Amino acid sequence: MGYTLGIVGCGTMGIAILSGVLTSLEARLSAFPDGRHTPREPSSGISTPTASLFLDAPEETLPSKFIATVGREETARKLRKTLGAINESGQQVDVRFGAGSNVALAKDADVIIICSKPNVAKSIMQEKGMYDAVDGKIVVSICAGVTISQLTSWVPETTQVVRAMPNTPCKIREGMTIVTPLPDARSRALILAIFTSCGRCRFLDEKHFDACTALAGSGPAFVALVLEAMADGGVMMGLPRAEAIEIAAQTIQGTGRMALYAGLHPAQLKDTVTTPGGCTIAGLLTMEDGRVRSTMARAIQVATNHAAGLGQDKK
Ligand SMILES: NC(=O)C1=CN([C@@H]2O[C@H](COP(=O)(O)OP(=O)(O)OC[C@H]3O[C@@H](n4cnc5c(N)ncnc54)[C@H](OP(=O)(O)O)[C@@H]3O)[C@@H](O)[C@H]2O)C=CC1
Ligand SMILES: O=C(O)[C@@H]1CCC=N1
Repeated sequence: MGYTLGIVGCGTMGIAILSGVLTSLEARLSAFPDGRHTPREPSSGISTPTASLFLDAPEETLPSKFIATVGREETARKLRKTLGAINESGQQVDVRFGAGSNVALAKDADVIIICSKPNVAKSIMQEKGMYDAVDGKIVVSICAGVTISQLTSWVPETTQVVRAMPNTPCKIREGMTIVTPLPDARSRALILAIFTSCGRCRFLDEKHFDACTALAGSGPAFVALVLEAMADGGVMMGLPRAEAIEIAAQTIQGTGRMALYAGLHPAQLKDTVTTPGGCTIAGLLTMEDGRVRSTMARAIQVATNHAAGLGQDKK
């Protein structure tokens, strides 16, 4: 049972996606050790309300074999150690590199996720033998700026092409992944199973992908900057660094979860904290003076416009 999942260009994001998938498989194995389908708490892995632990996923949507490629031997050596560490479920990840390894992966895999840098994707997809190797397969690209139209021009008509935009929190199964719509029900189920095991996943039309790249893909960097700045403020006022980071990080997580799970609008979240004449409004007005709100919004605008140019041939 199961199918083979191939990760082409298994760097930061490839590892994040594999980590989510492998942790979920491990949790499913520990929940159903003898094949009984009576869900119980997984003994390991990070259980979150957003991510599915494959507990209810039909068997045929679960990958059972894994292949990953990288560019250099040194990276392959490190990756074997990393994947060994995140892979306690006995699943083997076959790490390959060098000439012909991407095409061999495409031949052996059923679902192929292209996780290389955007400017490398074209040369990988045009490697000798790749066209035939991906025939009839599902090819998912997470490459910023690489369009469905480019991808379809590199593969046969029988290949299903999907764009996905995940983010680094996939590694701890708290990711946000946006996927382009898939007409085929089986492919949709496979792709949903993969990305819901890494966090939250939703379908959106390709026209939104550059904005999603900025908001979800780049988002963790923007939030980390806010986190660091809030912690710096705490340190300035005498808090120890580690405690300041913990307090800021949990505050960001808690506020995000209130927006997601209590259904509160950001303005409501802000207003309920803001006592008339209190310290919160004093801080908020300072932020408005510093144009933090428009600076953050413009950062998404600039990143969106920049994302559109990635993966395109330089003129
Ligand atoms: N980083 C992020 O937060 C996000 C990134 N993305 C997208 O994901 C993609 C990957 O980004 P990221 O993971 O950060 O990049 P990394 O540089 O971490 O990973 C790229 C991987 O590709 C490998 N590689 C290079 N050349 C080849 C080749 N010819 N064949 C096979 N593998 C090769 C590299 O191996 P080696 O090092 O040995 O060369 C490396 O392992 C990008 O397209 C980016 O737009 C999307 C969302 C979020
Ligand atoms: O910075 C980048 O180009 C990639 C895409 C989204 C996140 N990192």
